[in-house]
Amino acid sequence: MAQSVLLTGAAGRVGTAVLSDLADEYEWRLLDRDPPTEDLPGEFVVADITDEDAVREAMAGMDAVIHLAGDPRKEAPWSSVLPNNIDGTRVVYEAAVEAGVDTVAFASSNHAVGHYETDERTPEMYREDDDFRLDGTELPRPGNLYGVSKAAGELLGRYYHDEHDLSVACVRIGNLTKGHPPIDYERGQAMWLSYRDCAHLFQRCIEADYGYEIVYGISDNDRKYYSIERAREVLGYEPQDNSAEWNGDERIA
Ligand SMILES: NC(=O)C1=CN([C@@H]2O[C@H](COP(=O)(O)OP(=O)(O)OC[C@H]3O[C@@H](n4cnc5c(N)ncnc54)[C@H](O)[C@@H]3O)[C@@H](O)[C@H]2O)C=CC1
Ligand SMILES: O=C1O[C@H](COP(=O)(O)O)[C@@H](O)[C@H](O)[C@H]1O
Repeated sequence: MAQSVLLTGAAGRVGTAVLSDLADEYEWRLLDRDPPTEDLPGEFVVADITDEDAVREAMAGMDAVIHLAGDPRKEAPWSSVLPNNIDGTRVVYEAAVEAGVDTVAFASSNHAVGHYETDERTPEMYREDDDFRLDGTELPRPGNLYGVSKAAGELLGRYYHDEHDLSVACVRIGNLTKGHPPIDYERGQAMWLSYRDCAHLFQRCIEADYGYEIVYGISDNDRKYYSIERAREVLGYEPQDNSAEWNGDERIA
């Protein structure tokens, strides 16, 4: 069971979702290249994940890592995703292995599989009565260079698992939106991830026993084209939210 956790990208949106429910659950070491603008739990390390020495130092004594730091923009250029998302992720895995960390949960993205959303399948696949599902066993089909960088992060995890026995969970996060699902956006509603389901899923990633996994990070939405069965079975993910329970910003169920 994890006690001390390194959270990279802690100052961002996903980091905020994770800490909003799990602040008191672990001994946190938070890392971000931007200093925090509010009071956060644990120790805060201001560092860039491409700085091998700084990441090695931050990793010392940790049981688990939730690795979120990176450029999250779907239009991010290669000049940014190469250092921040690919090389930075390699540095994190490498330091985790060196420090004897058990588990790394990696923030991958729906954009690693964006090109499954073909003209023939859309918009029907975003709707409740469509049974098309991606389940994490399919090959990546990135929709942009950002998606390529996330697929590369998954592949690096595969290598560090096979070569060094690191447990790695790659979470293909859908659309994290605070409070309510995205409004007037069918695709976003199909892959909505609520803040509390996000925190719970990452907690399951650092608590469950597994080798290497790719799972989808969405709430239990009636509309969905990502299966959450693997996350349920292997990680014990039990999401509480469903975008169908909302009409705009009003909860209706
Ligand atoms: N928000 C979402 O719906 C989704 C997010 N993701 C992934 O989740 C992760 C977090 O995303 P968000 O919180 O939304 O983004 P964000 O931009 O709010 O947070 C990312 C954090 O990482 C930090 N960071 C970026 N590059 C860094 C580096 N080289 N060294 C140290 N810190 C660095 C930034 O300062 C920022 O605080 C990203 O890897 C993103 O690709 C994936 C799918 C959906
Ligand atoms: O990977 C990410 O995906 C989400 C959702 O994608 P979108 O195409 O619906 O915008 C995006 O909001 C987030 O910034 C990105 O990191």
